[in-house]
Amino acid sequence: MVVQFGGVTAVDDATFSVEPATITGLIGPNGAGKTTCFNVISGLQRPTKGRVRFRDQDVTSLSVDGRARRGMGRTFQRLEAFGSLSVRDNVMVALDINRGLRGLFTNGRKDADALLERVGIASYAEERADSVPTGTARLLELARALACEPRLLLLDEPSSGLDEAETDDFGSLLQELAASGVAILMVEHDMDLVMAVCQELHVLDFGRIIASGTPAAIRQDRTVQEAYLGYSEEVVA
Ligand SMILES: Nc1ncnc2c1ncn2[C@@H]1O[C@H](COP(=O)(O)OP(=O)(O)OP(=O)(O)O)[C@@H](O)[C@H]1O
Repeated sequence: MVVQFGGVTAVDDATFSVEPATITGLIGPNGAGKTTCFNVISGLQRPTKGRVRFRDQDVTSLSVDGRARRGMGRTFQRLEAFGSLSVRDNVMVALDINRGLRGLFTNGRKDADALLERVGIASYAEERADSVPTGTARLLELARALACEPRLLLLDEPSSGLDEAETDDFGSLLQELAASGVAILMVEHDMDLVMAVCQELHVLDFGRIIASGTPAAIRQDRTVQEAYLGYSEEVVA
């Protein structure tokens, strides 16, 4: 894909794929084009050139909702839950949106509680979403994304605002989801998390993919080391 904003080329011919049952990381310095790639994949941004293929179909012209109905779920860097609703109601709304009329024949409350259980925040079900700690709010975002029964889960900075223990738990949860067959693509600055849970990494720099491979291979990659030097040395430490 290529994405240009006026004179700025945010994504410059980046091509990559994400496999089922795998956690893939999209990493790179600030402004490298990661969020723009995400927006193109999820349908928020039209590419200037290029296509998005999902489950053997070209979805480039589909809306965000159309892609969600086909099984593409996403979370945002900024928390997006409805603050005045309870944690449970937030998940029920996400289920309703995804199910449409089909929702009339399902038990939204029971299914919402099952999703809250799955991500480990069932005890917060009755709390207002804007009153829960950041770690819980991140997990609520994940539960809302899971409401569309995603085959592909796009996570934008999922660990931001989490402490070390919460990040570890979050990583284990992602591994469980991937083991159940979900393809996960995440943009993440926490290199410990990325290196621990991803099987495949793509490194973006100035909109281009400069390296792809396993975390171990990426650590050793000279181009990556050079691109990151001056940004963050610990990335390749
Ligand atoms: N809507 C927009 N209009 C103009 N330029 C934009 C727009 N969105 C992004 N850009 C530019 O495109 C480039 C890539 O931005 P993008 O947000 O995709 O990078 P990123 O890798 O996600 O960065 P970060 O890690 O800081 O979130 C940057 O130079 C940014 O300023």
